[in-house]
Amino acid sequence: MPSDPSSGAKHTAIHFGAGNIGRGFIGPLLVKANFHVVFADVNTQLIDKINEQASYEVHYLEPRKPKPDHIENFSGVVSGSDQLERDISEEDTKLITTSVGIAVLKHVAPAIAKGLKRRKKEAGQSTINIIACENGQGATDTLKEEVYKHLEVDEDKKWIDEFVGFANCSVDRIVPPFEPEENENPLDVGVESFHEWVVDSNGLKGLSRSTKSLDIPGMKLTSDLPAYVQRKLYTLNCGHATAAYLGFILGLPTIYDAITNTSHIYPVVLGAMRESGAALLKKFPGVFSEQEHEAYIEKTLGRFKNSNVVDDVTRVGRQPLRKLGQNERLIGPMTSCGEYNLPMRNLAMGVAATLMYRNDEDDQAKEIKEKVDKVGIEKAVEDLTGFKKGSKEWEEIINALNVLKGWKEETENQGGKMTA
Ligand SMILES: NC(=O)c1ccc[n+]([C@@H]2O[C@H](COP(=O)([O-])OP(=O)(O)OC[C@H]3O[C@@H](n4cnc5c(N)ncnc54)[C@H](O)[C@@H]3O)[C@@H](O)[C@H]2O)c1
Ligand SMILES: O=P(O)(O)OC[C@@H](O)[C@@H](O)[C@H](O)[C@H](O)CO
Repeated sequence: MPSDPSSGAKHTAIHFGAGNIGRGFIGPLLVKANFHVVFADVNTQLIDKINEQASYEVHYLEPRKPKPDHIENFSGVVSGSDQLERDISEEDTKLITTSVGIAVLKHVAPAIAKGLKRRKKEAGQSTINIIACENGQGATDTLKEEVYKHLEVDEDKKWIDEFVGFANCSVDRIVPPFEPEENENPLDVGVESFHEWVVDSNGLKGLSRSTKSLDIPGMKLTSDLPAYVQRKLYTLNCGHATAAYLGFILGLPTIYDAITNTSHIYPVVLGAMRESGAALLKKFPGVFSEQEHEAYIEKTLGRFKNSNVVDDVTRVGRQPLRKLGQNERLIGPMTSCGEYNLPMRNLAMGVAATLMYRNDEDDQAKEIKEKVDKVGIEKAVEDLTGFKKGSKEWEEIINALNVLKGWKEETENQGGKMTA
C-alpha cells in the first residue's frame, strides 16, 4: 500500500514480522519518522487485526509509567501475497525491515526478490534500503544472500547492486510478550523505554546529501558496526542468556527473579559480561573506552532489574542451539577470551547452564537433551560448542557443569526454587 497523502506520511516502509520488536520498536520508530508502515506477517489473524485497528498503544514498562505512545498510520499485508509484491515495487516504498528471527530470513527472501524484480520494471531508478533487525551478526548479509538465490537474471542482480542498499544493524530494546487487558487493543505492546538501533552506514544507499543519513530519528549510523553488534550481542544478550539458563536451574521463572538472586546468579552474569567486555575492548581498540563499557554493563544490568518487565526465562532462553552458535552470545565471547588468553570462568557457567536447559516445548532444548543422553556430557560439550576435549574452554565448561550440579541439588533441597 503506497503512503496515503492525506495521512501526511512521506514514504512507505515494509516491515516483515509484526511481533514484539516489529510493533514495539521498529514499526513505531518508522511511523514517528513519518513513514506509512506496512506490516507483513504470515499470521493472517494478526494481519486482520492490524487492518481492523486504526491505531494501537506502546505502553512503557517503567516504574513511573510514562504516557503510552499512540501509533497510527500502518496497515497489514500477508507475507508472500501479490499485494506485498506490489507494495515492494511501488516507488514510494523506500525501506524494507525485518524482525522475524534470523532463521526465518530465508523464508521472506523469495517475496523480497519477487517484489524487487517488479520494482526494477516499474520504479526504475528509485533506491530502496533493506535492513534485517535480528539478533545475530550479519543478519542483513544473510538476507541478501538468500534474496540473490532467487535472482535468475544477471540484469536483475546488476540493478539490485545499484539501487538496493543492504545494511546490517544492531537492534536493542527488551520487548517481552504483552497481554493486553480485556478492554485494550490486541495490537498493544509493552516495552522498556531504552532503545538503540545502530545501522551500518556503508550498506545504505540514497543518504541525504546534507545530513548523510536517512533522516530517521532513532536510527544511529556508524561505520564501526561489527563493534556495536558484538558489544550488544556479547554483553546484553550474553548476560541475558546466562541469567535465563541459570534462572532455570534455580527454578526462577523470570529474568527479574534470576538477576535479583544475589547469592548465585548476579555475580556470574556480571562476571560473564566483564569477561566478554575485556575481550571486546582488545578486539576493537579505540571504539569504546573501559569506563564507557563498564557503564554499558551497569546500564544493561539495570534494565534486567526492571521489575515492570516481566520476561520469562523461556523467552530469553528460546532456541538454545542457535544461542550456542560460533558467532553467537555464548561461544563467541569465550572464543575471543581464548584468543586473548583472558579469564572465561563466568562465561563457561553460561555455556554449561545452556547445556543443562530442559524444556519440552522448545525443540532445540529437546535436541540438547537427546544429544547429552546419547553421547554423554563430555562429547556433547565438544559437539555442541565446538571446543575440543582438553582445550581450556572445554575444561572450563566441564568445571562449570560440576558447579551447576551442586546448584541444582541445592535448589532441589529448597523445594525447587532458590530465591535471594
Ligand atoms: N523481543 C525482543 O526483546 C527483541 C529485541 C531485539 C531483537 N529481537 C529480535 O527480533 C526478532 C523478532 O523477535 P520478536 O521477539 O519480535 O519475535 P516475535 O515472535 O514476537 O515476532 C516475530 C514475528 O515474525 C512473524 N513471522 C514468522 N515467519 C514469518 C514470515 N515468513 N514472514 C513474515 N513474518 C513472519 C511471526 O508471525 C511473528 O509475528 C528476532 O530476531 C529477535 O532476536 C527481539
Ligand atoms: O531474541 P533472542 O532469542 O535472540 O534473544 C532473547 C533476548 O535476549 C532478546 O530478545 C533481548 O530481549 C533483546 O535482544 C534486547 O534487545
